[in-house]
Amino acid sequence: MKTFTTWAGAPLGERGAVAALGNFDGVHLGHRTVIEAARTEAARLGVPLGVVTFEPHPRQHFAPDAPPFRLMNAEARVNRMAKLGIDHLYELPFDSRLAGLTPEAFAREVLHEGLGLAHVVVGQDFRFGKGRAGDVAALRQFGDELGFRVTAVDLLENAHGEVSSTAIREALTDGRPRDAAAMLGHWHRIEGEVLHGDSRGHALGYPTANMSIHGLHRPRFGVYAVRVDVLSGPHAGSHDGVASIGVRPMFGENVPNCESYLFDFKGDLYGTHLSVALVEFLRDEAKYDSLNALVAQIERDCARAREILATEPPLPWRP
Ligand SMILES: Cc1cc2nc3c(=O)[nH]c(=O)nc-3n(C[C@H](O)[C@H](O)[C@H](O)COP(=O)(O)O)c2cc1C
Ligand SMILES: Nc1ncnc2c1ncn2[C@@H]1O[C@H](COP(=O)(O)OP(=O)(O)O)[C@@H](O)[C@H]1O
Repeated sequence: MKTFTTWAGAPLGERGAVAALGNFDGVHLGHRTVIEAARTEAARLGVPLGVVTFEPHPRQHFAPDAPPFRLMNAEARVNRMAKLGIDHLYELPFDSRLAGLTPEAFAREVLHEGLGLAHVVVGQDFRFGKGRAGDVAALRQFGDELGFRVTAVDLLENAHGEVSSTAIREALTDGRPRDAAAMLGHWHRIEGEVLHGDSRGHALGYPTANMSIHGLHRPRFGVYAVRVDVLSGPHAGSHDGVASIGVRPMFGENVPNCESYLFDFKGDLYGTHLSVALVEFLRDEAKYDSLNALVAQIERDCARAREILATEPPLPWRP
């Protein structure tokens, strides 16, 4: 996969791709139908398969102080796109210049002159350009004028309605990771580097690999049964475990994070990359009367998580 971080003039040999267009936060099943439609078209034409996306997410640009909402960070999205076999990832900087382009200017300067796309695939509800003024009909019209084709894919629905990043966020806020997974087509994952914490875990008998959730949508705070993939280093592999996501009320006000205890594992994980898949919500985080009471509760959490994970079939996607 080749990543482009500017839309100013893709080189001649790299023009002519078919690209799916959108933010693709979470890369859920609806996003996948858009990407698969682009794949079919790219194969038919024998040209590269592209994805055009934005970094930061446009909502972060317009409302930088709004609560964190992203289902995945930029790095996790890049990794997912590589897994999906995307040839060209256009990760366009969403700044005031891009935000200020009219729909016509976006189609002409970015899609046509800049990236030289042959064909663009979007979802039916796609909006673009300054003030979100452009819709699918406008995109088709510009495509006709400029010489690129447009496919608009119907929005994917499940039993509860449209599959959307918003519905996935709601499921996670409620502590329903299985509902989120049904829309994602894979477990919701928190990905990142293992950071140093306060070294309490070892003392409690439950060392935890700590990860930041800064900038990410906050799932319901509490304890989860998890599948953890260690992505780098000598311990690379898959482990069952429990994770505590939240502010650790036992230990006073803390910056929220994600701490995972891996079953039947001993070793140093600092600096390695983890992907923590949320399988089932077990309980809210709480303040106990004593550390002994917390440890007893953690023991029960582990027993329940082991039971749940023992019968859990893997979902299709692994990192
Ligand atoms: C399964 C599990 C459940 C936990 N539940 C709570 C909890 O209910 N309340 C809380 O304050 N901390 C909870 N913790 C977090 C521990 O307090 C945390 O692991 C400990 O503070 C270690 O911190 P450190 O990694 O920074 O050393 C839990 C941890 C685990 C592994
Ligand atoms: N079973 C395990 N699960 C998670 N981390 C483990 C495990 N065994 C050893 N570790 C290591 O211990 C570290 C966590 O220890 P802990 O005492 O909680 O300290 P801190 O919170 O300061 O990192 C992890 O980052 C990892 O390197």
